[in-house]
Amino acid sequence: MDIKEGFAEGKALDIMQTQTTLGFNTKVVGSTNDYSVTAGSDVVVITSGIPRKPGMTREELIGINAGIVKTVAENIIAHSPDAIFVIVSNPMDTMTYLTLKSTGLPKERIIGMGGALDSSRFKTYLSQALGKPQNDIHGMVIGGHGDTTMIPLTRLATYNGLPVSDFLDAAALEKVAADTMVGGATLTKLLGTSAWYAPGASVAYLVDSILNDQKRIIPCSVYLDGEYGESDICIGVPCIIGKAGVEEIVALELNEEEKALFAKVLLR
Ligand SMILES: NC(=O)c1ccc[n+]([C@@H]2O[C@H](COP(=O)([O-])OP(=O)(O)OC[C@H]3O[C@@H](n4cnc5c(N)ncnc54)[C@H](O)[C@@H]3O)[C@@H](O)[C@H]2O)c1
Repeated sequence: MDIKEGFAEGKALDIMQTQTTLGFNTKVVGSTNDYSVTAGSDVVVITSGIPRKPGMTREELIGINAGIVKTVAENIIAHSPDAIFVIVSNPMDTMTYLTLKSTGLPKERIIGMGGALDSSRFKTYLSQALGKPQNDIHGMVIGGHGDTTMIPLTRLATYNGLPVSDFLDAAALEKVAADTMVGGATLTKLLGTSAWYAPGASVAYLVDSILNDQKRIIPCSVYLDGEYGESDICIGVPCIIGKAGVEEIVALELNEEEKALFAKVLLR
């Protein structure tokens, strides 16, 4: 679905033409502004809006994207009242909160995608610093989806079950965390616009966990109602994601430093 004439139809046709090479059998359709085509959706991913240009923060997009996301969410809900919403448009945490408030949906059905991507960037930088395969590394990023608000949890990151701090000194871990936090800005500078392969893969990972009830733990921006000592805000925390959407918010035992970082993020 796009507002630009023919664009979504073209994307759908392009994706359809990957079927024999990628080996799937699915009908893919696109539509310009006709929301009736989306009727009865189980999961809706909102990516509408403008991306940032080099040097911009995600927060600078709020003026334009707030109106777009609100309009899109209201049109979608009118045709798919039972859908689970995945919000991608930036500033993602704020857009997630806005969607929750403008649709009035239960909090379990509104999920902001940012932590999945930030965590995979974190694992890429850890893998480079360790010189070890990414798939042997686990780690997550909580907090906000912003250059200064992400909290890469280096203390809890592991390489094949062992703390990464057994292999990397504090300076190396600090550099990994700093690179992760500006991971999106680094790509925007290189590409001239927002990245798309890793964001697309992270969305697919999240949607797969919902549709196939995988119950994966994925850091997502969700509405807090007392969890982590906070209320009435959407922010990144680890969640169990399954067919009901956010099935559980996982309560991590944060240390004092991490708790202070989390509290600071909420003040920004
Ligand atoms: N949360 C994340 O991790 C993450 C990652 C990457 C990008 N993003 C964000 O996702 C958004 C999209 O990024 P992109 O690179 O795909 O941008 P893009 O410009 O390629 O695509 C956005 C599309 O939205 C469409 N659009 C604009 N107004 C619309 C409306 N009212 N109704 C329907 N469609 C409308 C545009 O025509 C455009 O095709 C940006 O805000 C970007 O910052 C978030």
